[in-house]
Amino acid sequence: MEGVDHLADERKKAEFNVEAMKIVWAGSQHNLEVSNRISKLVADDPAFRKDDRTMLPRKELFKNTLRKAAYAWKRINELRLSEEEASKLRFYVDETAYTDLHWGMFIPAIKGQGTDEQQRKWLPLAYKMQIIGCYAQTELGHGSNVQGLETTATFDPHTDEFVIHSPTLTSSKWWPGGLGKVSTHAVTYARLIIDGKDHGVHGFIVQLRSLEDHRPLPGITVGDIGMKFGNGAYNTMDNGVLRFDHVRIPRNQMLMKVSQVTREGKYKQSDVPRQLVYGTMVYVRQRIVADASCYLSRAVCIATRYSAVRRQFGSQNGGPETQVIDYKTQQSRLFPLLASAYAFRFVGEWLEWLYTDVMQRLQANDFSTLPEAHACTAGLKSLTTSVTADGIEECRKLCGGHGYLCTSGLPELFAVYVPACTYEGDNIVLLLQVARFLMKTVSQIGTGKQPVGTIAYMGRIEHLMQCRCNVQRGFAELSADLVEAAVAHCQLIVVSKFIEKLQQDIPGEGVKQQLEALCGIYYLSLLHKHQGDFLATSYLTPKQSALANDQLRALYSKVRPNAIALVDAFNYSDHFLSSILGRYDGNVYPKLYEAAWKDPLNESVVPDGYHEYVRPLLKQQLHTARL
Ligand SMILES: CCCCCCCC/C=C\CCCCCCCC(=O)SCCNC(=O)CCNC(=O)[C@H](O)C(C)(C)COP(=O)(O)OP(=O)(O)OC[C@H]1O[C@@H](n2cnc3c(N)ncnc32)[C@H](O)[C@@H]1OP(=O)(O)O
Ligand SMILES: Cc1cc2nc3c(=O)[nH]c(=O)nc-3n(C[C@H](O)[C@H](O)[C@H](O)COP(=O)(O)OP(=O)(O)OC[C@H]3O[C@@H](n4cnc5c(N)ncnc54)[C@H](O)[C@@H]3O)c2cc1C
Repeated sequence: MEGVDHLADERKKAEFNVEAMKIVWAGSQHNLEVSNRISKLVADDPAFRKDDRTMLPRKELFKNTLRKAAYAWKRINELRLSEEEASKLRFYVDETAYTDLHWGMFIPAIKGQGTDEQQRKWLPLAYKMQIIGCYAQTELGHGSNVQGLETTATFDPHTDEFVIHSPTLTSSKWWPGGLGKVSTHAVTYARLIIDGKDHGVHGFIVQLRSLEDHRPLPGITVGDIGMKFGNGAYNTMDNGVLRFDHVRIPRNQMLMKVSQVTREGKYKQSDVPRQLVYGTMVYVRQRIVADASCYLSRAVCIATRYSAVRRQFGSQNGGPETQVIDYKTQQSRLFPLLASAYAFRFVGEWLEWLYTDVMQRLQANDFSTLPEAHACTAGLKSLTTSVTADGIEECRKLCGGHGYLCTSGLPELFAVYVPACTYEGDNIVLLLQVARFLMKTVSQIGTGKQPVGTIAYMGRIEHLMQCRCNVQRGFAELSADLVEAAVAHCQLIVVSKFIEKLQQDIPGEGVKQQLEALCGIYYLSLLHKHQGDFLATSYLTPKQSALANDQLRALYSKVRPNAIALVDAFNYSDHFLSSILGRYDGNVYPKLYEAAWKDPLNESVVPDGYHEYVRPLLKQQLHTARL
């Protein structure tokens, strides 16, 4: 019934202060306040309706996204929202759009790789959205291998310009979000050629479309690359294709913080690591980790609430059937994902600190922690997106048949999320970067260089160095094993950051105890999953392994009465979750039934096509039957 909380009994079981846990999840009282205010602003505004997305044809869907982005911008300015509030508003609008790349990559690229003068020129235009930018790096032929990019930027000393050109089909820019139909400018990555010498990949600001009539400028061929996975989902984004035919730009549109080209055509590489040209990717990878905890927690919230509502089997003498959340199999699939959502939240907080720390050090030309920052952002982006993508799919399965309905919110959540395993760096390619970092650390042990930070533990494998094995030779051969070692290294970071979080002062009755239980579930479920490795290396005895499994089951029982309260702490509105299975009030069946009749297919009792295609069959079968 309307207005009844079907999960009230579950909420009464909570053994901790949910309001306090909301602050832990939000990160601070301030963050919680802003989240509540902006989430309500979006949820209460019919302009941000999103329950129709999976039913719109692409052109309508896309135009609707443009409308929402423009309306959001209007509201941001009307209400004079801060950058923090504006970012929250885009988050709660929950629709991938060109604005993600304008705010999330184009502006950070200029801030990270542009000189002060270039920032003064371009950032005000971008902040006022008087230009709209994208990040055009990936090409049809190369995405992972950035050093393999083919687009060229050839310096012309006669005119003090770069000539941007797409020499081959495979050099066509391909995938950049916002490029297909909207962006007026791009930060474009191309090979810098001066006097026939190739200086490698650098970033350039290139205008793509007229600011008067939005038509592509001379020499520019640009369009959308077509439909992507799933209905609605990422098709609200215009991922584009772009070709340059000898497009000329002024020399001062090469991003020159990391390296410069003088008027005379002299190339100057500041004494900074060339990899700073990759800085925007590092920035986005650390944001994607926090974003993973948001997506995973949404799926877990839906699956947990529905698991408490759903009853199947187990009725005694006509009494109620068993809540599926009480089955140990359901708990063993669901609670590690609940624990992972919290774990990723906390490692995301730490990674943001690490990134900020590295950026401050760079200001002082201290590059000492750059390798660790690269390894951590690459590895944690890979780990958290893989677990989250698989976790959303597991949450769909945890909801049985109804999880497959669009009104569950899970199919679209999965379709929108899964490219995160690929964009901003294919997850295996990134893990290989971590593996390279680990092997380099191993090769330096014994030279007196003690590992610090997240690899400090490797200082204890001194014995390995007696073999003086040649790490380079075996890398390719053992890369699959090294990727597993990289995952284990990242898991160690996640677990250690969860434990460090628990060592902080965490207010609220029962809150720390719940987090301790979730932390236990996180590492014990990992131990369980990989117990073969621990047993094979004698890090665990069979008895210890059995004890760990017993403790894991005990923790499931400890979390069970708190499960609903633990997902309530994510503080997601029904609008944001956009899921009948995940409704706060648990009023699932009536709402599922109500929603079915709203499907356009039910606008007519007899479907279009009956008379042309079904009736003749029936007639024919009747005729055959008479024979
Ligand atoms: C945007 C919104 C943000 C919000 C997020 C939350 C919301 C999200 C929701 C909705 C928006 C959706 C947003 C979608 C966005 C998608 C956008 C894109 O996809 S943009 C394209 C991404 N492309 C890649 O990531 C290519 C991956 N490839 C690479 O990064 C490189 O090619 C790499 C690292 C694989 C190889 O680079 P090498 O060939 O230059 O380097 P090597 O030879 O392997 O290594 C040389 C040395 O450089 C170091 N190195 C490499 N990369 C480094 C780095 N980044 N920083 C520091 N050092 C690095 C290495 O550790 C190595 O060090 P030693 O020599 O061993 O000491
Ligand atoms: C939704 C979406 C949005 C995107 N947005 C943008 C954007 O805004 N801007 C932009 O520039 N790009 C964007 N991209 C492109 C994205 O960054 C690339 O697709 C990504 O970096 C992967 O590169 P790739 O496609 O070349 O994959 P590939 O590298 O071709 O991967 C194919 C397979 O090869 C394997 N592989 C590759 N190299 C190695 C190796 N050395 N060792 C072992 N295995 C290897 C991979 O693991 C994978 O299994 C987007 C992509 C998607 C899907």
